Amino acid sequence: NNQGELSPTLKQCYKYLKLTSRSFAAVIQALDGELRNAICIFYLVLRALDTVEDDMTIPNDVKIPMLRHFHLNLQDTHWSFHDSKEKDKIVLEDFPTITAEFQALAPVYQEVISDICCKMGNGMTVFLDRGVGSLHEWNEYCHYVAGLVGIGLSRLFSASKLESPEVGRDERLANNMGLFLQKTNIIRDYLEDVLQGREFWPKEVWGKYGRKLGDLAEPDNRQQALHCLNELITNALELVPDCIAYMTRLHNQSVFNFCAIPQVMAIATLERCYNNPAVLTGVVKIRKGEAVKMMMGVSNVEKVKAIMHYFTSQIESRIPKDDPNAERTREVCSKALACT
Ligand SMILES: O=C(O)CO[C@@H](C(=O)O)[C@@H](OCCCCCc1ccc2ccccc2c1)C(=O)NCCCCCc1ccc2ccccc2c1
Ligand SMILES: [Mg+2]
Ligand SMILES: [Mg+2]
Repeated sequence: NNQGELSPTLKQCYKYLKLTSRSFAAVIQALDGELRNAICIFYLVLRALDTVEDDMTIPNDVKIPMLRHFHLNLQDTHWSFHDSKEKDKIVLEDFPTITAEFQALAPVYQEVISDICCKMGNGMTVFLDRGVGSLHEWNEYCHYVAGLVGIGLSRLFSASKLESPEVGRDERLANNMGLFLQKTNIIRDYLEDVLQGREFWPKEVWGKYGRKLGDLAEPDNRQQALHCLNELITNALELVPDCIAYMTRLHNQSVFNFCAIPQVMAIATLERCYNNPAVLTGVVKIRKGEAVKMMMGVSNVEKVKAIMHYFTSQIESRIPKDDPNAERTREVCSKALACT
């Protein structure tokens, strides 16, 4: 598509997309037909909502109503917010540009985006001032911030007719596509989040390895911290069969690439993080060159299975003998390998 045909506001939206997302901008811009603009706007609306959630300088008495009513801003072409300190604050300051293009979408796409925005905003308020407790709560939080994205995306795919109605109906698989990505992000971002006073690692797990989540960053607790990290990675790997089942149903090449590339980046990230002390002391990112090589090789589900197989067996091959979850991790790896 040449940018020449786009309206000034739509052009501006793609600028914001590229500005606020390294990992999704390219795969969204490559989407076919009506999905490209619909998913670009879907991304920007939810990134604006997430920017409110992430901004710890907004007091809760302001933040809670803002999150709960955020979806109503889509009906108000003048609403904007100028008091954010976050890196992506531009999408809040120029929200009218996003709203203008939201209202230009076909009604069926507007309904999906507005519904998911409402549910995500309300869900975010549940966890605002407390860390994540049980594994059930970990799944609940990730459902609100990422599972709902997968559910909304699947409805958009089916509504565009580029994918079957089944894709939009099966909420469990769509939800787990999002959980796999969000759990990987939470596992990887341990130190960054802990330094900002945000606790996304579930206490039901880390509570077995330390008194406080921040204790796991201490060199003395290194062994315990690695066992905790490995247990969370094992929990995320349980989602691999559902993610493969979801991608097996896709028929449109641009939709497949859009779904497959974040998934292979996530499994590669989990493998880099497994039993890796760097997660507790810094940030573990996969090198750009590695990422590009992987992106080139995910044109069909057999190639995605091969990449999932490779990284899962890499993890299985280095499960520490003394890891308390060694047996469980071996089970989860072989279940994932059976689907790849
Ligand atoms: O602030 C940051 O930079 C990171 O924020 C994280 C956080 O605050 O936890 C966190 O914010 C979550 C709340 C806002 C969700 C924003 C989003 C992300 C990707 C999209 C892709 C397409 C369309 C809409 C999308 C919306 C975040 O960005 N996590 C990245 C993982 C979330 C992935 C969402 C997702 C779910 C299912 C998918 C299925 C297929 C393809 C892409 C998918 C993408
Ligand atoms: Mg965020
Ligand atoms: Mg957030």
